[in-house]
Amino acid sequence: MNAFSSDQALRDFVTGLPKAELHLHIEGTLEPEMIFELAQRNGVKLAYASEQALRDAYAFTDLQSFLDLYYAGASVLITERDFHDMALAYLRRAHADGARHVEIMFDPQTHTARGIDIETVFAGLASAMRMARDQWGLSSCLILSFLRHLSEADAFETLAQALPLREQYADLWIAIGLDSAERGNPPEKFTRVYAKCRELGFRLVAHAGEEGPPEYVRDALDLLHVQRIDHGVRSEEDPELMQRLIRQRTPLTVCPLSNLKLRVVDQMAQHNLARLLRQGLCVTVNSDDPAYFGGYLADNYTEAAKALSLQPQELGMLARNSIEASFLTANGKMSLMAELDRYLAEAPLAD
Ligand code: HPA
Ligand SMILES: [Zn+2]
Repeated sequence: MNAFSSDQALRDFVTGLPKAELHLHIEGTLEPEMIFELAQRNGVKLAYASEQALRDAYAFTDLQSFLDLYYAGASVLITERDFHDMALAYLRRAHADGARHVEIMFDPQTHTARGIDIETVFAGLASAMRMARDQWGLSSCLILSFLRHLSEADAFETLAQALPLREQYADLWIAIGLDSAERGNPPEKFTRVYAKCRELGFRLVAHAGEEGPPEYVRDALDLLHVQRIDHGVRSEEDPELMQRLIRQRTPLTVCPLSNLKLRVVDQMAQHNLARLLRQGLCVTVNSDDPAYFGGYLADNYTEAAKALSLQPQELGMLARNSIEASFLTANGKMSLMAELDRYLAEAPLAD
């Protein structure tokens, strides 16, 4: 049973929750409308005749079937303005959903492989992020993510291209991630890259346990020394790993609509989000690639809440976890937690 009198009441409660989004690929926020707009602006030819035809192709069978379209969609991004427009559209949406802080992954290799300068990517994203901070008080940071289907050498080269920009974007670029095709590309492939990034003082996260086995989650922790696991839902298959995640309070950035669209689960009602939360894991809710998976941050909270009968106090716990698991400063976390506490004490639907 749901504690909310209507879907709108649930939506209002979720939107009002002070919260952070921690698992978001900025290239995954490109809506078909913007893909067509940028294609026209840049003279890029698309394989689809219309926005609707493109949207109709979003019937994924697994992670790879999505990645093929995701990389094709990103091919319209050419100029600094394109990256700025994409990021600002997402930030506007996150703000409307009640996000107070967002940690944005971006895939430089998707762009540098097409001859786009990495500086163009940084500059466009950063100007939108600084604008969102000034206009809406929405804080954000960048997670530079390596594509795991590419080589270790390619990752090292990308790091070398990005490092000269570190000082210029020191207020934003604070973390390193690992994404793309998980199966067959285990964490150990990037042990030396992560050791270098760790030595350089970056925060570390990695996708693991989305399609890959629980061993990849363990290896991400032991070999890559990540602070957070992106997805991690398959950890549940390994009871010992589960105990470790609970004990260490290792955050999992779970993406319910993504898991549904990529067939990690068959139905939302079968998602293990609520079970993980109720067992004491630091699980968070996120949107992953909202333009492709049918929903932004608030949609992920509300769809999960409806299918899994999440109670107001549990939704509050998910928001609390998102603040705890974020890379905000201790002071930043404290003040956002205090806001959340006030909200939960005053919200009409909280028990
Ligand atoms: O969900 C994802 N998994 C792996 N790589 C990705 N790149 C964008 N989204 C994803
Ligand atoms: Zn992801």
